[in-house]
Amino acid sequence: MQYLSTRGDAPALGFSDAVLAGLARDGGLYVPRQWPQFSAADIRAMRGLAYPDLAIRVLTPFLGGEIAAPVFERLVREAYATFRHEAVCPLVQTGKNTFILELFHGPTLAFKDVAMQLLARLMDHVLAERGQRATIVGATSGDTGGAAIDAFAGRDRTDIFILFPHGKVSPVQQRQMTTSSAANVHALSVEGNFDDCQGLVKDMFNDHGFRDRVSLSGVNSINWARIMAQIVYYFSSALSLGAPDRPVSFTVPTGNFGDIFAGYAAKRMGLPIERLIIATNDNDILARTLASGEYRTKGVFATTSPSMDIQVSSNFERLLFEAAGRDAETVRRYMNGLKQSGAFTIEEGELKRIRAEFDAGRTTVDEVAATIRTTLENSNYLLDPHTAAAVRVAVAHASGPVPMVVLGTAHPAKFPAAVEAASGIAPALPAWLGGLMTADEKYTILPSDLKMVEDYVSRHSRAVR
Ligand SMILES: Cc1ncc(COP(=O)(O)O)c(C=O)c1O
Ligand SMILES: N[C@@H](CCOP(=O)(O)O)C(=O)O
Repeated sequence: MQYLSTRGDAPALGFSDAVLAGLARDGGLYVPRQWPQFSAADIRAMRGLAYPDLAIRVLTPFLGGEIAAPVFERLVREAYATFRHEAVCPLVQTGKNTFILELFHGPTLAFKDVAMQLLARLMDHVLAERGQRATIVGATSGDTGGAAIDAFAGRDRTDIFILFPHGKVSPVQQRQMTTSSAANVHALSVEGNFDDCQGLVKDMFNDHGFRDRVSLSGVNSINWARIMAQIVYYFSSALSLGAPDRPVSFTVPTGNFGDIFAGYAAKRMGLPIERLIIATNDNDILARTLASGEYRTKGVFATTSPSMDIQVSSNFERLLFEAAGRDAETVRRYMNGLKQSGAFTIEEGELKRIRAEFDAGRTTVDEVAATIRTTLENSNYLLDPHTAAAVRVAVAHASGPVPMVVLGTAHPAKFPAAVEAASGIAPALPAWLGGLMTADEKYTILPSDLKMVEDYVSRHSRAVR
């Protein structure tokens, strides 16, 4: 299997190189040259598999034979042994035909663990085989950072630098990034918002001198392996609900568009998905884009679902590439428009293809709070604000007999203030995170300035050539 850049000006790479590269050298994102295909019979044969076995079955075609089967099996089993639920990603029924796919039973209580625990092991394996080190940079609006730090802490071949927006993540999220005692972990509190952090990370990748000097790798969902690992839970939940003999719809709380793009990938691989519904908070660029065809950035609003406080939605580029019939020239034109004027307009045919698969809806902070309250009253289920945004949108899009699965992306204890204000219940952290709120914090505050961030990374990475 080879991986192509959405911008068409970087060499196609094999799996291991694509994992280490993160962002393509032309600024694009890697996608597989073709989507692996599973027939209805193949999918039927997946019924009853334990989550790690399903992951091995679904993901092996993406590896292109580059990771030996026994090694990959070991990495997958180790990754999912870190989860605290036997099913890894259990499905819980909350309404007549509505289900929450709980993705928060990993070490940092958010869906990011599902991919990050595997990605860290894959990277370590490839680096060890090659006798190399890497510098990892990542941007976070709160959850990616903690998951990445947990997964990479103490690994000898990588130094990890996580950029988070100063004062804009929840206290639990911040402490998951700042209380690691591992020498290879660097938490950087950047004076800006998430889009500034993500912009800095992309600028570091596009500064080829710096990129090569520090052997840069990325762990945001720009990295194909992140999306790849997230495909598996679409299969596991759809199988539980009768796939391939019964279609399923998904509503996904969306920010960087990685999680829902994994659902699109699952559909392209043969999983019978009826609709993919994008749920946003007040930062509704994706809902506006689907309605108008114009992708136009505006200021970022702080909400009670901070991990979705995003305007520049990285993985939308992967969808544009697909909708444009994999025409990299079109993607380059759109991305130039975004860079120059903060906007671009999607052509009619492409918009039609996107609307054929996706719907979108937005929610306000008040609606999120009301949804937390009513779901507790009606279903005795305590939602986190991100999942609540999706539940609200799902209700508006539920259609007849097709089961609706809402992706439960975080545990409510990550956002206790918002959850308590909405429901009167202060969700407690699980016992194994008991010391988190009293541990010493260690982080560095930096301005949103490329040179200063690069200088910090260069001085602290052991991968510098
Ligand atoms: C809890 C939570 N929900 C939803 C999202 C949105 O996911 P994505 O960026 O993959 O669209 C994020 C951040 O990415 C998150 O941390
Ligand atoms: N919401 C995310 C933002 C980064 O998303 P990613 O999936 O591209 O890593 C976060 O919690 O950091």
